[in-house]
Order: sequence, then C-alpha cells, then structure tokens
Amino acid sequence: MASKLKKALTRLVDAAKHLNIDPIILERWASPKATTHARLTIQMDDGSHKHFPALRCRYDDTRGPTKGGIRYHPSVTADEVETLALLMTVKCAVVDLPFGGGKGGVQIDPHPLSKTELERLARGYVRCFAHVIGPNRDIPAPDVNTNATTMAWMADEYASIVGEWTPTVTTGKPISLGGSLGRDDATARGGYYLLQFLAKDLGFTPGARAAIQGFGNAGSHMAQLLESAGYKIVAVSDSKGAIRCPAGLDIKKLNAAKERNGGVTSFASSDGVSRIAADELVSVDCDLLVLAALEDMVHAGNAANVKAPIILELANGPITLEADEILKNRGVVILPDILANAGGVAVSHFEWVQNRQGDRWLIEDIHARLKTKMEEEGAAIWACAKDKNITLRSAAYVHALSRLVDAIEAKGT
Ligand SMILES: NC(=O)C1=CN([C@@H]2O[C@H](COP(=O)(O)OP(=O)(O)OC[C@H]3O[C@@H](n4cnc5c(N)ncnc54)[C@H](OP(=O)(O)O)[C@@H]3O)[C@@H](O)[C@H]2O)C=CC1
Ligand SMILES: O=C(O)CCC(=O)C(=O)O
Repeated sequence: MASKLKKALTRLVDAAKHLNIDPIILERWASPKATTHARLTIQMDDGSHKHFPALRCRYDDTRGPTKGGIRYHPSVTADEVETLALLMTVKCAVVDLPFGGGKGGVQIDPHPLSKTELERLARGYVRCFAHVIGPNRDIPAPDVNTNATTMAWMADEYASIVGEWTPTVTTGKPISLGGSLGRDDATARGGYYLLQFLAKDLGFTPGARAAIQGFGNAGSHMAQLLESAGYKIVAVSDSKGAIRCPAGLDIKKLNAAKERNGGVTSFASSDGVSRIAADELVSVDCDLLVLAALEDMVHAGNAANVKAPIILELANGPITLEADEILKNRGVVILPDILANAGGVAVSHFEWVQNRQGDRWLIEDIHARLKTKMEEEGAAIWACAKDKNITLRSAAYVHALSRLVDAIEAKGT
C-alpha cells in the first residue's frame, strides 16, 4: 500500500499540471528536508520509566522557519508526521505566511497520564528536540491532545536549556506567557469566516444544520461559533462515540457535560439527544459536515453515505483520495484543510510577531486580520477553481504551489 506521504504528494503533483513547473523543482518536495527520531523516556508517578517513540519533521523551509503542531496519539508514525508536515508547508503558502512546514508527534495515548506525567512528557520532548526547534528555525504549536499548557511547559524547558526566556519558540501558549488573544478558537474561527464569506457563492444558507466530527479544540469552538450564528448543531462525536439531536444541541451544556464526564456521549441522557454509532456521524442528515477529528475519517467505505452538500475540513487530511473522488462525482463541495483550518497557524503567526515585537494586539485587531486573510485567500482560491474548472482543494494547491515555486526561483537554487 502506498504510504500516506506518497498519497498526499499526488495532490501536489496534480496541481503542478495546472502550472508550468519545472519537474526538477517538484522533486524537492518528494521527501522531507529532515525528520529527527528520538526515544522519549519519562518517569511515571509510581517511579517506573516508560519509553515512547517521538519525532519532529521539518519538511520544507523555503519560505521561512518550519512551523507546525505536536500531537500525542497512539497512531503517530514517521509517515503520518511527515505527511502532516507536508500539509503545513502547503498551508503556510496558501495563506501567505513567512513559514515553511513542520510537524511533531509522540506515539502515546496521553489520556491515562497524570498532570505531572504530562509535564515530564512535554519537557522530555523539548530535551529530545532542542537542537532541532528554535524561534527562527522550527516553531511548534498545539495539535491533537496538546494545548496551551503543553506549549508553556515546552517554552519553559527550552528557556532552561538556552538560558533565556524565548517566547517565539512555541505558539499557542497561555496568554499569561505571551500567548496571543484569539489563538484558542483561531482554527475554528478561520474556517467559520471562510464559510460565511463563501456562503453566497456556495448557495449555502447561513444558520443551517451542522454535524461536527471531533469535539476538541477545533470542533468544540466551531460548535460554539456556529451556534452563536444561529446554526443548529444536530450531531457531534468524539473518540468515545457520537450523539444526535435533530432539534439542535445546547453547546454550552454539552461542553459542561464533556468536561465533567470526559465524553460527548454522556449528554445522551438529555432531552431529545440520542446516542448513534460513531461512523454514523458522517451520514447524518444535515447541510454542513465539519470534520474536526483525525485523518482518513471519510473513506471509500462511507463517502457515498455523506448527506451534507458541503464539508468543511478543520482536521488535516480527513478525506482520503478515493473518498475525494466519490464526493466530487456526487457534487459535494469541500472547503479543504489547507485553507479551511489555516486560521490556527495564521494566529500562531500573529503570536510569533507579537512576541518578537514585545507587544500584545487587541482581540478586535486579531479577528479583523484573520477575517481579511481568510477572505482574501478564499476569494483567490474560489476564482482559481472557477477559472480552471477544478475543485477548491486543487485550486488551493495551485495557489500554494505558485508561491512556493516563486520563492525557490527567487533564491535561485
Ligand atoms: N489545534 C489546532 O490549532 C489545529 C488543529 N488542526 C487539526 O484539527 C484536528 C483536531 O485537532 P484539535 O481539535 O486540535 O485536537 P484535540 O485533541 O483538541 O481534539 C481532537 C478531537 O477529535 C476527537 N477524536 C479522536 N478520534 C476520534 C474518532 N475516531 N472519531 C471522532 N472523534 C475523534 C477527540 O476525542 P476525545 O475528546 O475523546 O479525545 C477530540 O474531541 C486535527 O486533525 C488537527 O491536526 C488543524 C489546524 C490547527
Ligand atoms: O499553529 C501552528 O503553528 C500549527 C497548527 C497546526 O499544526 C496545523 O495547522 O495543523
């Protein structure tokens, strides 16, 4: 079976056909610039030691320091991290950030770990990769199962290694440590601004019914934003299962239930809310399907069951190549990950700039800048898709690739 990376690269190669690109230039993206592996050892609270495979990939730094999150998940492999780092390279070019693409991960299920074990894990990660990351080299951020607290521990450990507080080494930090206002909901908000902006072109009525897969940072903030804008959230899921409520879920109450009990299914005892099978989430009758969990969740086996006419990808790579084709033939419009979830890294960039300036921007400024970015890049990609009669995903790749190639040609290498 082809690796995830090989499959992901076909999207880049297809996009290149729409541009007059020298194949030699394309070859440089066939593999990452560097992937560093480590064995991460942590002491558990009972005094024992456990070892976990850990990685950091710097895929490409043509346009600037590599940038991308760190995830903790049992499925983390080099292939997965490199694929996600390739996506970061393309994503940063899509929204014109002065960054290349990177990603990191630890192969671990962090859920059973105590807070002190999680702190040792984060600090251990930085000790493994302090020679790889750096404020002008490679800048981590949160991803699946990591958050602002993780970034605080990592920045603090980096400071103790280099001997000075260096806030620009991670983004997505707590506000009290130089984190940016608006980074917490930025991934969802960027996708939300894009959706509102394209609604008319998409023939989509804002305030419709949405189903959301994944109820972590990206998914739960999206649920809140959509609910506040009058949408009905008719189904949600997390790693433990899915629930449905045709009349619309009360997101505030759902958040409280998830926080108390650790899963959205604990809300199934509330009025009008029923439990459904996890995979049923993608086939719920709705107007908008938001994918905010993991890769490959919509695949050849379930793509034909999708009822929503529009899919917003907040997750990275949630739709396989095969499913993409099925959905395209069925006329389902996909707002692709490399554009739709770029709000997270865009506000990470704002954080990095604020830290370099020693300044803090107002939330209104951050929202306005993010909105402008999503609308400008969204409009360009929409126009490219119409002009070339291609999908929004292909258009986003074309848009990014032309910026990447311009940068390479400007360097003359
Ligand atoms: N955080 C960010 O800034 C950005 C994130 N992304 C992408 O968004 C996606 C989600 O990331 P994020 O929200 O940060 O991560 P979180 O860890 O905060 O949330 C992930 C969510 O997905 C759920 N989940 C895991 N497995 C499944 C499954 N099989 N079915 C349904 N739900 C599942 C988790 O469940 P549970 O709650 O039970 O653990 C959790 O609710 C990822 O693809 C990530 O790469 C993209 C851009 C930026
Ligand atoms: O905020 C960042 O730097 C990166 C976020 C990320 O990992 C992603 O966009 O997938």
